[in-house]
This record gives sequence, C-alpha cells and structure tokens, in this order.
Amino acid sequence: MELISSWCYDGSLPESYVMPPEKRPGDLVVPLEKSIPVIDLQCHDRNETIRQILKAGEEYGFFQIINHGVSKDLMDETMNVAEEFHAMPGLDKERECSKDPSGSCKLYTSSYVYPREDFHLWRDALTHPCRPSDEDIQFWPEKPTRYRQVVGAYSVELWKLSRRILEFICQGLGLSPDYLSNDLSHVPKIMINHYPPCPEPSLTLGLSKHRDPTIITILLQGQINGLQVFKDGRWIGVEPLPHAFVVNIGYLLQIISNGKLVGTEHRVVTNSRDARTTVSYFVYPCDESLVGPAQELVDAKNPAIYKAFKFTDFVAAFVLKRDDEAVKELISAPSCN
Ligand SMILES: O=C(O)CCC(=O)C(=O)O
Ligand SMILES: [Fe+2]
Repeated sequence: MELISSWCYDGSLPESYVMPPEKRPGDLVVPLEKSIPVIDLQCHDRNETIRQILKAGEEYGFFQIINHGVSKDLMDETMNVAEEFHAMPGLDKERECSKDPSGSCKLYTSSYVYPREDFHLWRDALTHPCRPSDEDIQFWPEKPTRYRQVVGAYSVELWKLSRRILEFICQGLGLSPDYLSNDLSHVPKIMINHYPPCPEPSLTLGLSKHRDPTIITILLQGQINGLQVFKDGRWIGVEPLPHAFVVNIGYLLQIISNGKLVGTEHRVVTNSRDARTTVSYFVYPCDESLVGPAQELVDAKNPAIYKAFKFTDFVAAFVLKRDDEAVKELISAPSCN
C-alpha cells in the first residue's frame, strides 16, 4: 500500500484505479442543489428546528447546519492541521500513526480492505477514536505540532454538537431525548480524508457509493466540491457553505428509526485541479451494543422491518466482508427476508 500523496505520478491514472465502465462516476458536474436543507441551529423555536431536522432526515438523510456553536476559528484550525497532516512526507505520517500497538490510529489509502479491492479509490485517510476523555489522545499524531491540541478541542466541541443533534432527532422521532445518549453513540471517531488532484476524474472516485455504518456523521467539507448524494435515482452535489457542517443519517439510525429516517447513499468525485481534504466525525455504538428498531416506533401499523443485531456483527458483514446478502440476513426482520 502506498499513499497516493506519496507518489510522484507521471500524469496518468494507474490501471489499478481505473473503474469498470459501469462503476465510473458519469457526470462529474451535477447540479449543486439548494434543496439539501440548511438548518439554522440558533433558531429560537426548538420545535421548529426539530421539525426541520426530521423532515430533512426523512427526505434526504442529509442536511447542513449553520450557527451550530462551533467556532469558525476552531473549524479553520482543524482544517489547517488536517491539510498539514496529509502534506507531510509519507514516512512521517506512518510513524505518527503507529503509536498504538492495537492499531486504533490508522493511516491507509483507498479503503480498509485495500489488498482485496478490484480497483482502488483516489483517497488517503487517517482515522482514530476521539472520545472526549483523554484516553485516546496518547495514540494520536504529534505532528503537525498542534494536531493533538486542535483535534482535541475539536473533538470536545463535536461531542457536544453530536449530543444536541441526537437529542433533536430523538425528540422528533417521539423517543425520549436521551434514547441515543448511551452505548449506542459512545464511540466517536475522526476520519481525515484527503483526495489529491486526480489526473482522470472521470475514470475513478474518491469514495464509491456507500452508506455510513454510523448513527450519524458530521462532516467538515471545506470549500472544494466533491460530495454527492444519491436522491431519487440521480446524483446531487452538496454545496460547500462556509463554516457549515454537513450532517447525515447513518445506516444504523435508519434501522433504529425503523426506516423513518434514511441513511442515504453518497460518494465523492475527484477533480484534476484542487486537492480536497475533509474531516468526518463518525458517531458509532460500542462493539457489543445491540442495534435494532426502537420499540416505541413499532406497532401493528408499523411492524419492525429490521431485527436487532450486535454492532460488531454488522461491522463484520458490512465493512469487512462487504457482503450485501450477509447484511440483509443480519438486519432484516424475518417477514422482510
Ligand atoms: O469527504 C467527503 O466529502 C465525504 C466523506 C464520507 O462520505 C465518509 O467519510 O464516509
Ligand atoms: Fe460517508
């Protein structure tokens, strides 16, 4: 595995990145729709905010938030250290990401399963847990020098923001506001994605069409286009808005909400001019958590369409094996199989 950002490539796309024609991105420039809702969290009418979040979660599975309480300086600093990290020499990056013998801090290229891929994706990524307590920080990169300080502060703010959004969602669903404030959401992870300029954006992708195996994801996407959402059979672009966060409903929350909210598929296209760096904040359950439709949302009129499963089993089928049949088997209620 060699990081894309470490090569001196000769201007052409290596064969191993060329996707089969049916998987290629097609239209790179898609409408940058204003339709993905932008929600102002400073709105003083809490019920109105909840209504907007629920509607966006049902219709798009995606929304952007502004006036969310995370300072612009901290967002800018986080983006700066994220870019500085990926600009370091490859060996430095590898050294900075090998501090934990259990491998909690990972640097990789393309996806987790690089050796088994039919084709590779045009992205490098750094990921690590980022719980608000200090226990994870000892394994984080120490270079760039401000990494721990800035990403530490960012993790604290994103923890608070994620709690707020989860509370809104729970209330909107008619659940107790703290329904998700437990082991279902207690394992946040940061992922710093880097998509270098790509010689042939029409032949490859930064990230293939996927759903996030999360409860929710909160994304800092910077100023460069690239994120697209699959809605009603077509791709729509998520417009970069200064200092907004993009929030999406994860596949697990789709299941917990018994299909009321949607964990919409999305992808990342590359471009030949600008490098793009993004910071994902993934809200995950603990490994042993049981995930399934909330009982409060299931009745004779709304029978469960999913059954409960252990989060680790989901990771094995969905992330590691990428086996659609195994996922279906694991999550579908017996009558839906
Ligand atoms: O980089 C982006 O715009 C999206 C990243 C993403 O979808 C992910 O990390 O799951
Ligand atoms: Fe994603």
